[in-house]
Amino acid sequence: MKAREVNFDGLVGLTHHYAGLSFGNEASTKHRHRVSNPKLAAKQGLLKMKALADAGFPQAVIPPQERPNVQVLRQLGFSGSDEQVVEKAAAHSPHLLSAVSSASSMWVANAATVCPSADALDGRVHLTVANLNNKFHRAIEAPTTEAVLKAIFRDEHKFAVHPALPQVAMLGDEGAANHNRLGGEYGEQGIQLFVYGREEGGNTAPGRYPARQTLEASQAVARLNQVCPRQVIFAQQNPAVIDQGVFHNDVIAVSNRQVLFCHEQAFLHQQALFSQLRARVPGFMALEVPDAEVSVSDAVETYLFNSQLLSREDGSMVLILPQESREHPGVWRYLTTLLEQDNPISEIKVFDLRESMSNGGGPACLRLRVVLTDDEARAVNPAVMMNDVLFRALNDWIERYYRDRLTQADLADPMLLRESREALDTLTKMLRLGSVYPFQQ
Ligand SMILES: NCCC[C@H](NC(=O)CCC(=O)O)C(=O)O
Repeated sequence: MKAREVNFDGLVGLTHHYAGLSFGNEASTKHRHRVSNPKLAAKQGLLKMKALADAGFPQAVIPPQERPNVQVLRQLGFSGSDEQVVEKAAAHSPHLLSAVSSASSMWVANAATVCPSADALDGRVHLTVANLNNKFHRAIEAPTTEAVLKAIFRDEHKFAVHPALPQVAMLGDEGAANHNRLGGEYGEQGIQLFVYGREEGGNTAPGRYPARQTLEASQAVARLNQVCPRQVIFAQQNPAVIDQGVFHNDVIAVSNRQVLFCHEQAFLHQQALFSQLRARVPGFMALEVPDAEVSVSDAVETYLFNSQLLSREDGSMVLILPQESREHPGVWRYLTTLLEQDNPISEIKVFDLRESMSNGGGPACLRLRVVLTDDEARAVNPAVMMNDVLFRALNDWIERYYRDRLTQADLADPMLLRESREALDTLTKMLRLGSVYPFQQ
């Protein structure tokens, strides 16, 4: 059946700030306590969505979450009015308040793992919410992610949204950032490549930085998503690159249809994996970047592989890159030759996503890919689809509610809590989501 890939991008939230919360993500550590600009961050993301929608790529938006997360602070024993809860948390631990205020839900590649209906045993589109167990500030995203996805993918005959796996390290799951789907047309059966960082009890794991995804989690997600077992491959990420800052597979690899674009050190036993893919994906093409041309550290710094690879109707592909890749002479030289070589990539588009990049989130982190048939696309909540009207409405909404400067100290401001809730209440009406946030219950 004919299907298209729809990119759902996360909208940056009002509390976007730099807290150094993600050990193993070098950008997060490096920019800790830098002053952020939430308004600029949200606009940078929105401009990417609009540009891709204008270029003919179906595009939708996923709203941010309620932050600070007062509900979680109450779970940790802070009490009183909502304002007092925030005030007490700020006095007790600014770091804790940062964690419950993180706008990290913007990186929706970590929201869920998606299985298109063509691959699912029951013929529905499946989405399993990621538990993001490795980081406290991210693990608290799961319940609202589930509510939001259910408000977008409502029709249970066509969509199944599964809650996150149990919150334990053995089942650490980071969603689509560790998942690739390879194949021919989007609507045909594809091969799903689940990439994990460690196996419980296994002896091949990184030593310096955490491996966030486990094999056990990937296997459970494949089961929940009802991926036809013949179409699944589990592969381990190279632990040596996790130790160099590749905290998700999408920092070192990106795939689209028959193409896998990755660094030569991305996977453990990489050549064996390629042989499997060659045998199972018709026309499989690996665009493997040698370390001599782009080092792992350059890849981490420029997010060359945290790109989006999008198909045009004629089969050619566009590579969507962050500004940092253009500014790096070696990486840009490599990209220039990539364009000249015999492969489907015929164009490069560059976006300024600096606010998100400074926390380790590039173009690919900001989007969740959902392959949908026309029929399924019609069943998606239409209010989240990007077009001129929604773009203008969101732009005005950001202009009205967002601050252009935020530090950790500002998170204690009770006005920020009020501004955020008022803004999100307006947004849920705009996107016709109903009541998805705890403060709306
Ligand atoms: N896919 C990109 C995810 C980036 C995200 N960064 C953060 O959460 C940084 C937040 C901070 O440090 O303020 C992470 O590491 O999970």
